[in-house]
Amino acid sequence: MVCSLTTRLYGGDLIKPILQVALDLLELDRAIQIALEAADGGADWIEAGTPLIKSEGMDAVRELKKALPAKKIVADMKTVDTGAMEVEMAAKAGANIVAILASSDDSTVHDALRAARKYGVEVMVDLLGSPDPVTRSREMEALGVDYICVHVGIDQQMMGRRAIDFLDEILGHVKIPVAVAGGIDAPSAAEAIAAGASIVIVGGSVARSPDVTASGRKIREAMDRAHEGVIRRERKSMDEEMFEIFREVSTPNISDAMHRKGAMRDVLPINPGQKIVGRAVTVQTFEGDWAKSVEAIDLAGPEDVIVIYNGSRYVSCWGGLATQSCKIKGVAGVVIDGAVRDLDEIREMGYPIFASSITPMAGEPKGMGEINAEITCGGLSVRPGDLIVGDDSGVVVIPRERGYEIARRAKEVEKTESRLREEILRGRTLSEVANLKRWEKK
Ligand SMILES: O=C(CO)[C@H](O)[C@H](O)COP(=O)(O)O
Repeated sequence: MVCSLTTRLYGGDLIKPILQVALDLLELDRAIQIALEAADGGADWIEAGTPLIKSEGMDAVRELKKALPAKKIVADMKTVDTGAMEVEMAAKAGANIVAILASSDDSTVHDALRAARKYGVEVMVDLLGSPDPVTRSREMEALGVDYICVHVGIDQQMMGRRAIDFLDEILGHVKIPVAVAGGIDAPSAAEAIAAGASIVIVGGSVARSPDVTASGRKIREAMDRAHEGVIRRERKSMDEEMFEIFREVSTPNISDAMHRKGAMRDVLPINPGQKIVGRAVTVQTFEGDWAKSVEAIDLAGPEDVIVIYNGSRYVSCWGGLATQSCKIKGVAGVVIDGAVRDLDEIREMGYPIFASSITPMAGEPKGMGEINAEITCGGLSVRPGDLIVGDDSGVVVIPRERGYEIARRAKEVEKTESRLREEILRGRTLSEVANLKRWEKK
């Protein structure tokens, strides 16, 4: 679909679309630095994100206002009760706009608006989690709120939801300016403006980028060029997206995303420098028997990883000929809780194998065990179809029903690390950047 339109009428003025950068961090000093860089990149409004407010209180708003007095400061309070009290405290700290939740009771919205009028601030209502966003946005407009925010929260994004998908629905129903938030990057910012949004709220794509100014500028430019016409991108399937992300992120990113779990014990790359991503074809076999391991090659394809429990560190269930056969079939890789042999051949083939030991001695093809039943490998339970990712740090197993979610969360871990790495390169130590002492469990 080709759309055009970059400007919206509100308050009687023709305005340029607004870029709001959300600071969803825990540390105020880092947030201020990122806000300054975002302002250089073209951010019009700066948002004290909810995590920042929870971590630093109203000082987050105070200090952002002090650092950037000419910018509008948005306090993302996500208020659901005591509307007046929360609007008053944010306004007195220097906020120009206070964000409350549309799912709050009307009494909360009314009182938030009374306080907003008294203290000269505006109210943005966030549709996050609203069961009927169209009706609620109409009701909010009737109550007199200043902005509606179409928002898919960070956890919802991890399940595949996108704000852009229900933006159109809301735009047709309200006349007040509509903001859009939730995983927005440069292409989706342009799509949102072309569809008719007035405000684009961007968090991670800017605030967790190593070059905040350049990322902000890229989004700003995409928004400003949206009137030239925007082709709405076809969405990839969730499986495609998931595989693409797993190929980009590392196994430590994935394990962090799984709350620091999911890694196999004592199963390591025997041919370092190779990465595997695929769905498990599981093999249960027994010490001295390699028949089922090899038979599994006939069932596996390019998006599969053969995962074998053999259990013996002293008799191989895999070697050079099996590897050759796998390679020709295009199977993504092999993971063995057990031993492997013919390392020289495997290295020459450049084929990814992860195993727990190496020995020249092979067993016999006896045919015990089974293929595609649940197994234990590297101390973890692996079911057919679970996602397997291996790299030089080891092998992780992602339960099949959480594959997409964990891929998205691992990508967020990677983004956060890329910003932290940048701050370390600028001269701070890791414990300073992570503020370790402050966050030790008390
Ligand atoms: O309010 C928020 C989460 O509740 C975020 O600030 C908002 O979703 C924007 O961040 P991102 O672009 O990373 O999704």
